[in-house]
Amino acid sequence: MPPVDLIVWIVLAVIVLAGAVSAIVVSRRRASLTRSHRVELPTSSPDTSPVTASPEAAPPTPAPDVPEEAGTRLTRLRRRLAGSSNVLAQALLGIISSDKLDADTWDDFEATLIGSDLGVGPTSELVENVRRELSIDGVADPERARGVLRRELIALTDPSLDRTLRLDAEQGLPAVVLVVGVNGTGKTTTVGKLARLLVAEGKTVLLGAADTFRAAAAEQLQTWGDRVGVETVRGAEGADPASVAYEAVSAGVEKGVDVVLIDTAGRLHNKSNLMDELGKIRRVIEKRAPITETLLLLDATTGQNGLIQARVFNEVTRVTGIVLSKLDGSAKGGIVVQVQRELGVPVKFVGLGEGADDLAPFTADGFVDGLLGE
Ligand SMILES: Nc1nc2c(ncn2[C@@H]2O[C@H](COP(=O)(O)OP(=O)(O)OP(=O)(O)O)[C@@H](O)[C@H]2O)c(=O)[nH]1
Repeated sequence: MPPVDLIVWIVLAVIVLAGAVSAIVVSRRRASLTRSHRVELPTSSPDTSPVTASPEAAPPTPAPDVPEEAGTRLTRLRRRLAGSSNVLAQALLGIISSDKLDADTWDDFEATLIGSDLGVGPTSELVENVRRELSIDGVADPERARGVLRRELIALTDPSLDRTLRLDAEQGLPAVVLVVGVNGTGKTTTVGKLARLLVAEGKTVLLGAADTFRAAAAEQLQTWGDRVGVETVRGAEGADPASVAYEAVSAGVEKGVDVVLIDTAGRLHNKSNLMDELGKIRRVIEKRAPITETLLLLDATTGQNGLIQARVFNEVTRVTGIVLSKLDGSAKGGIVVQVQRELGVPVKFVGLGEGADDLAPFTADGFVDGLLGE
């Protein structure tokens, strides 16, 4: 018989051995469990997943927009014009289609035209001509009234004016379009829309953000440029607008683009200040390339006030074309006639909304048909 203490030692040794074995097993199991968690974690965590960093998962570079062509946008915008100026058209047609064309009728007709910002001179002319024609038989005939009104309005809008954007650059140089006007009239937006129109025609374009007065203006212009895949040259906030304009035209010359569009701030502090600023911009640009077109932005909703601004700009710089913005939602289409007469400069484009392609080349008959809802 083995002594009792030997048996006790053997039992103790077995217990210790069993404990050690089970500790090893448990720790291996834990380790394997932990490992399996570690494997799972990375794939389920968006922060650590290497997949997000792989080139396949990188967000695709947005392709530049394809702007709408001039032809299709004209048709679409004519409908919009018809909608917004229906009030005017209906009022005019309602009046001259009435059964009796007496003095009161003509007074109403005249007042409605004046209210559309047609101006006193053109209104008297129109009333006289329409009155003469319609009073011959004195018969209320809506179709005839519409025909007469259409013809007279087209004559007042002057279809003979050359409304093409002047891009006749010298050999090897880009055409340069300078866009001027009071703040808030829509210059930056119009430069962006114009870039789209030119790109849609297959032209290469570069933008110059010479509105250094408002920090967001350069940003806004660059966004327009980026959307249509066009480069924007910009300066720091408060930089000399003339130097930004110069840099932009220089870049346009070096890159051989077809057109450089220059956005300006045109704050109307006072006339001589404006003259100095625009004069300097013109002078430095023309060291690199002639300015082929100077477009003046006018907000159609500002009526007589806009006309006063237009006069000032026309005196301080050589305006060659007018862009009438915000003609959507305005029953003041008559301003087209008045501004052309006052300044002797044709309206070349109209802005009919805030959308990217809501700028259309202006035509007299398209405009009048829009006004009359045809
Ligand atoms: N409804 C309508 N809004 C327009 C049109 N054109 C421009 N706008 C809006 O008018 C506002 C002013 O436009 P901007 O292009 O910033 O005007 P800006 O002349 O460059 O202004 P500054 O940079 O302050 O000199 C913006 O909210 C445009 O979206 C248009 O044809 N119709």
